[in-house]
Amino acid sequence: MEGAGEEARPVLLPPVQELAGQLGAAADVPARYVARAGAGNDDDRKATETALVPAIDLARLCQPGGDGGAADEASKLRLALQSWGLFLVTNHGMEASLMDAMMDASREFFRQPLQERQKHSNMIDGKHFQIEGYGNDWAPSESEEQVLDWTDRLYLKVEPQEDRKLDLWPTCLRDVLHEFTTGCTRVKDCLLPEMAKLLELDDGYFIDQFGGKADAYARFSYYPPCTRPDLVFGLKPHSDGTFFTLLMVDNSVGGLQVLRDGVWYDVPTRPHTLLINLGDQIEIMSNGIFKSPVHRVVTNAEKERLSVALFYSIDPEREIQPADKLIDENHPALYKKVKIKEYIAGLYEHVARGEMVIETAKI
Ligand SMILES: O=C(O)CCC(=O)C(=O)O
Ligand SMILES: [Fe+2]
Repeated sequence: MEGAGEEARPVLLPPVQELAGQLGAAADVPARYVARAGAGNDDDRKATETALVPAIDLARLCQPGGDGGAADEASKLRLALQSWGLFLVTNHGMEASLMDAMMDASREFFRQPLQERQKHSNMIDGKHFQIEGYGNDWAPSESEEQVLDWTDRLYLKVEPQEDRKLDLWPTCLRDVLHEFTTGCTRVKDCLLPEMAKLLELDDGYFIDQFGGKADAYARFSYYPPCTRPDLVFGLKPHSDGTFFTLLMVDNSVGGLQVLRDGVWYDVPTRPHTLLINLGDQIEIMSNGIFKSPVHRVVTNAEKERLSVALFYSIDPEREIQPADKLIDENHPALYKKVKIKEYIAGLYEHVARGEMVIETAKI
């Protein structure tokens, strides 16, 4: 970070999309995008195995009365939450046509000329960074220290609805994003009681923890092809600072990988399923029983890739800690109390430095 009293100066960077377009096949990738060796980043980005993450049938899991296979789905879900921290969701109630429309609309946005995309910029007057909008992630200074990701993104707050900054929402995706968010929030609302039950907490435990001012952000990520996928990251290794993240990934181009026991695995894609990725908030509240997995995105030499993520978080003004019921003399608290707002602020700084913010919450 910058010296005391000096505000971190954001940097206006060209979109990676334009950079990728200018690079010839033989050109060097700019140094700021090349991950340094030695920090666990010096592999060739190739995973040899695919993660066997289970697919959970949401309608079966959440059916009233809990018979007809709900117990089978719940036990699959428990295993997924304790091991990968990832699972696929089928039968989630969202129309395939809505999911396709969301993907098409985000593709349409990134295909627009730069001038159009920049009408939604995350840099106010080219100087001040705001979280929402189109552009790169926060790059706090000109320092060469921070390795940049090979991605551009559009980041929008979708909940609470009254906080939406609709002027930042491109018209091509405005209506469909509203529908898509409604579908994802329904999935979230079905899952929260099921996850609480798996920990033998009250059904409403996580719903109460979320609070009335919980927020959700949508992130549309565009990963241009890169001539040297072995040198860069679409997204550096990180865990999400959320409660959980709902992801819709490109059906045809993989790239998401998850770390387990020191080994990187490819995360499978399946048309019209959602992928749910647990975040640090549920790891803390479950006292580490559920895992917030470290994951990364690798790039592709030929193909662009798109993903749409919905980040669900507890009310930023609240504090979280491991649930009382999960703590006793044999199971001491493994995490400190953290204020969501401060945790998320710390997340941006840690990600910029290539570090994991969850380490700061561990006792
Ligand atoms: O693009 C993806 O598949 C994953 C995105 C992701 O991990 C994130 O935005 O936090
Ligand atoms: Fe992530």
